[in-house]
Amino acid sequence: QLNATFYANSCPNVSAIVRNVVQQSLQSDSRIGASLIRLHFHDCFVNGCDGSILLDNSGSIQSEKDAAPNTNSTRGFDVVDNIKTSVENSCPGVVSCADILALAAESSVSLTGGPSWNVLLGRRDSLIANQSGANTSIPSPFEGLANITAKFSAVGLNTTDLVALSGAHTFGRAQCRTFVNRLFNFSGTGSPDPTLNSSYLTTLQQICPQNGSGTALANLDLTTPDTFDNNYFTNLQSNQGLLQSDQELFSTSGSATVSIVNSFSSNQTAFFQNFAQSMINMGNISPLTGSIGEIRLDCKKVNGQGLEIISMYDLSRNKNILASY
Ligand code: HEM
Ligand SMILES: [Ca+2]
Ligand SMILES: [Ca+2]
Repeated sequence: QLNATFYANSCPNVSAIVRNVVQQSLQSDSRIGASLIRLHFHDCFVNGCDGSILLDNSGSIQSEKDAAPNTNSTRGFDVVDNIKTSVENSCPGVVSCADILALAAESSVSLTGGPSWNVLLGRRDSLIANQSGANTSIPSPFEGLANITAKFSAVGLNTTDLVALSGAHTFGRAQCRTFVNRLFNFSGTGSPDPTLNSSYLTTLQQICPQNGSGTALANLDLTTPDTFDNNYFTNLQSNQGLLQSDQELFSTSGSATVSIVNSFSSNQTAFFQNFAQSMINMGNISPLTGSIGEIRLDCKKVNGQGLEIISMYDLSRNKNILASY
């Protein structure tokens, strides 16, 4: 239902406009590409790719930004707003925020060394957010391969998609609180996770001391932290995956994920091809199309919220008042 030429007449340069803003942002923040693709992932897993993650609290909307996987973690919302402003300047009222996230994800990958692909477009923006859905549907790094596989399957993504898309951890950062459970007392054993390379363990223990704040950052890919390549998979083969959920893809014996990790590690082209296809698959999760939803003017709020000022008669005070809604 989505298609690559959706804006061919209404906004022919939209891809280049998005790409330019992402490129500018990367110059001052080498992490921003990683942050932007993660927003698309966290959007698509909750009510589909409908821009729901971008809505702020207001009225009946309980923002997904306050859900556990997102709070004090997701970033890049300001850059999404900059992209939206730039797109609105050329094509007012035409391009959805959900499509902007999909385009920004592709730019983020292709500008940092990864593959490019034709982004399918035509998504519309939600009128609601689903905070509780964000708490339950987005995978946690602690929950184990079987549960994570089930969460991917719940949105129509298979094991190859899981391994390929996990390869997005080839760039970006994670806070100590998301992996410190592996460093000192793993699962109550009193010892670190045995699937952690010992010198990598020492490095991570220095970044994340016991009883530290938990917000210090480590690179998800220790070898090429800002480059989109297949080193993530090579790292897993040497027990240098950062998150428990990363390392389990390779260290769960008998799992179908192991041979996929091995093939992506030995063949970057195969990884790139599968990654692009899996991004298209993820981008196809339950989009709003046709006349459902809307094209938001401001990605942070539903149209008509806090924008209009009306005059109305206040019965109790016997006069006209101005009200905004
Ligand atoms: C397979 C299940 C996944 C789990 C359990 C997971 C978990 C996490 C966690 C815990 C972080 C660190 C957050 C923080 O410390 O604030 C993170 C970061 C990140 N994730 Fe995932 N993730 C998964 C899949 C994905 C997918 C499918 C993508 C994209 C296609 C993705 C892209 C990223 C990126 C790029 C970052 C770094 C963001 C930044 O630096 O701002 N992840 N992920
Ligand atoms: Ca969504
Ligand atoms: Ca890398």
